[in-house]
Amino acid sequence: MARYQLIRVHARGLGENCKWLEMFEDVGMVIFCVSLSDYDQFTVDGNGCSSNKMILSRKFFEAIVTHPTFEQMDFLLILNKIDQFEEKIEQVPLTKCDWFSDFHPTISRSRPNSNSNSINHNPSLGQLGSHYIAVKFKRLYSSLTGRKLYVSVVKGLEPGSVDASLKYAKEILKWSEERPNFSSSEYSMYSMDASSFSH
Ligand SMILES: Nc1nc2c(ncn2[C@@H]2O[C@H](COP(=O)(O)OP(=O)(O)OP(=O)(O)O)[C@@H](O)[C@H]2O)c(=O)[nH]1
Repeated sequence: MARYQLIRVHARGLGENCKWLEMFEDVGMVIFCVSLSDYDQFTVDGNGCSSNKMILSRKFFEAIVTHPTFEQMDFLLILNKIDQFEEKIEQVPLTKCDWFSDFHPTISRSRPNSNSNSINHNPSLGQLGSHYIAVKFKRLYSSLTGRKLYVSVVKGLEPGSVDASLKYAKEILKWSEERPNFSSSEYSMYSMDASSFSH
């Protein structure tokens, strides 16, 4: 039976003498959670320095995925708060975050709905934006590890959405148990597609 344990950590805890990471030696997978609606949020540190929260999440993500403790481990990125994001992106451009400065989608005049679960040929701005962010993280992860990042878009206040994401995590664990031991170069042939999303 899968066992979940939520441990809240802070990027500052990843300093050189970080001992607590050794606690994670029997972990099967890392679930890394990022709030989609953080792209226009800023936080001020003790020195009065203001930083974009999405950029801080990216830095933390980079530190975790390249940490030796998590080498060869599967990562599932949860992009949370899709509901807030879908509303926000209609008002606040995604380019507000420097990392997303090349987001210039072509939007059809007839956008039928903004439901993130719907599959249609006229995706909403929210769908385009969340997909774009997922691909940003996937490319970053692939460039750092040569591996494939799994992504799940979630509405954290809906238990069903969280359950679906955890179910996806279980499936990934199952695949990785069944996966033959490819060398990393062979495996990377399968790594760059942007298709492994769970919605
Ligand atoms: N609308 C919406 N609210 C959410 C979602 N997930 C969490 N929240 C709410 O967001 C608020 C803050 O939650 P978190 O972002 O998890 O908390 P946090 O990490 O302490 O927040 P910060 O450190 O300030 O970013 C709480 O009131 C949650 O109920 C979501 O998917 N959609």
